[in-house]
Amino acid sequence: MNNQWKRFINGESVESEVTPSIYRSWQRSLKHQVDYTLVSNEDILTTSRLRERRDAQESLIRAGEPVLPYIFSLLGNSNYTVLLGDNEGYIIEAMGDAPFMSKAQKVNLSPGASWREEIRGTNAIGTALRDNAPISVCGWEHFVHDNHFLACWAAPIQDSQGTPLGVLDISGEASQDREKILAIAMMGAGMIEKNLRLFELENQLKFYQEGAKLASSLLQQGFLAIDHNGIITNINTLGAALLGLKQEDIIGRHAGDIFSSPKGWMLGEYSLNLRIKDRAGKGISSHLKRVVNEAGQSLGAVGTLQITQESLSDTLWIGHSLPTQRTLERASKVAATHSSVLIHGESGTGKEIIARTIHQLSPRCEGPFVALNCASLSPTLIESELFGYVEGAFTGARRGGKPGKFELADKGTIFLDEIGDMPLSVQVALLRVLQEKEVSRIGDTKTKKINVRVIAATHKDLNALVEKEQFRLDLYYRLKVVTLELPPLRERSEDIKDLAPYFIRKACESFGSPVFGIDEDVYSYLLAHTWPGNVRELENCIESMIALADGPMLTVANLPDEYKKNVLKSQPTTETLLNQQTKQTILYALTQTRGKIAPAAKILGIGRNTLYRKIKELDIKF
Ligand SMILES: Nc1ncnc2c1ncn2[C@@H]1O[C@H](COP(=O)(O)OP(=O)(O)OP(=O)(O)O)[C@@H](O)[C@H]1O
Repeated sequence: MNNQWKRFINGESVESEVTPSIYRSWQRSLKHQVDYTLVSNEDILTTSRLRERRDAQESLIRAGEPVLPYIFSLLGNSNYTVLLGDNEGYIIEAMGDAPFMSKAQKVNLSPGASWREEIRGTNAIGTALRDNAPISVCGWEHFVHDNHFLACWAAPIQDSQGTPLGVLDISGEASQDREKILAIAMMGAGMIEKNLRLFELENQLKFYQEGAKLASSLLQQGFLAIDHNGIITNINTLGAALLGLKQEDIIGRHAGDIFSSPKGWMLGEYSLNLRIKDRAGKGISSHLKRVVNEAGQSLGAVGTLQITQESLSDTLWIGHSLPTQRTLERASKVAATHSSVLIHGESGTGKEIIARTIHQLSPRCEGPFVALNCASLSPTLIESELFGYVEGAFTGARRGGKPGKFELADKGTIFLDEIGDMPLSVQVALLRVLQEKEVSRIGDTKTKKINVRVIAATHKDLNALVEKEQFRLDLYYRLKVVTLELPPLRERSEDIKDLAPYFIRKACESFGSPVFGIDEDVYSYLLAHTWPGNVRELENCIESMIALADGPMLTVANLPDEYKKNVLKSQPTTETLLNQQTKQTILYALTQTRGKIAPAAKILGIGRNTLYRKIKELDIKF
């Protein structure tokens, strides 16, 4: 019944019979002299003007893009059109049922037309915008008679301050379920509002990120940001320079791929001091602070990178060869556990260094690292060193007694070097301490609980010692929960190019002399040597070269004769030189691909089978 509308037009009072918002809108429509008999053709944009308007409302359209089809699908996809209007009531987007849309077009309910209340009288789009509130305008509630076939529901789309940015309208044939459809329109408007806020946040984030980038580039320190997956999201130029890499080669990579430290540290606790080394052994430390959200979940970490002053005296592992990388990877995995570790390797391969590395990378890193060489001491001395004694325990015992290494290593790590040389009597006592997790000093009746991780090392074959009953089987099993094999230097000669410059720096630092350079020719001798004394021998060799040096460079002339003689005696044939070169190249490719054959073959430009054959022929271990 459109009686109320007719009576209103005829000047009768119908206020109590019509929804207040509709009545107020009718009155405004009269005031604006809207012609209720005619569909107005006013304020309809040309195609190019509509394009301009849509361009200006790009984010509103983008925010509505997924919402309009969703709302349309909720309506059962028929006899409706879903419209998006801007803040001046211009329809800028429409989707709907084709027959209904062509009917709607006849009254200009289509893109390009403005449905401001001042022009088209009471209607859902214009009145929702005017009142900044959701509204349904059905049938005769429209001010213009020709619009009476329509039923429309609209809700304003507001910014966070409540200012209308646009309007979402659903129009269909009159006589529909009014409340339900108004709720759908309101939900659609809400979804668009959420999308708009998201865009705003994205823009803000971009703005902050650019600001952070600029600020970090101005910092006098290296700056590093890592997300919760361990991916490096930002590093400033200084930070990249400290690592000897370009920013673009770092950002986007996993931190574990860039730093020689183990991957584990990235995934767990971020607030730690990280020590890493570059190829020349320069120490770089990083303090990373974890960033968490309100729920306490980790978002990542940010921190600084700087060269550490104490770098050389506090050295971790030097060397980048593939066997070394393998060893370090295993060491870092072991570090995260509390298991006992047994390190096996020839003398001078760096067993103590790797033990220290495990300690430093472990959760016990803040605790002490206490080392004891079991080979150099008599049985009684080892016992008193390990377990300590009380005053008067034996003749010559110190006044006040002395704590043993186990006590000193509490909450940390004890490193028992040359464990194969430990006398059987001490082995029994050691086993007891490991089982009971408590020590008593010699001459004492009291015991003390201790929390110590044991890392033992030997160059001997403990299995053979067990067979000869020189080593206790039960102790052997207790120690070798995890074993780590340190390859001799001749099997990782690539490390020489990392170690030699490091030892030069170390020696020059202790001599207080300027740092020497090293002639490339020297390496062909160093690489050909078999290094029975391993890294320790290399260090000694470098020290004697420095002592003999007479210029700023270490040259072949400074090499001790034994190294020259050895090399000269077994002057490599062209074939061995070629093989060595090939071996190095293959090892290099395998290092790049972390031991993966197919990609390494690709780098080398050879087939996979050829690479397998070469690895076998040249006895390449990786
Ligand atoms: N990868 C390395 N990086 C830096 N220095 C190393 C490395 N490996 C060994 N060294 C140095 O070589 C020397 C020997 O190392 P270490 O004492 O750890 O060897 P080891 O295997 O325990 O020897 P031994 O069995 O004779 O006790 C030390 O001066 C150590 O600093």
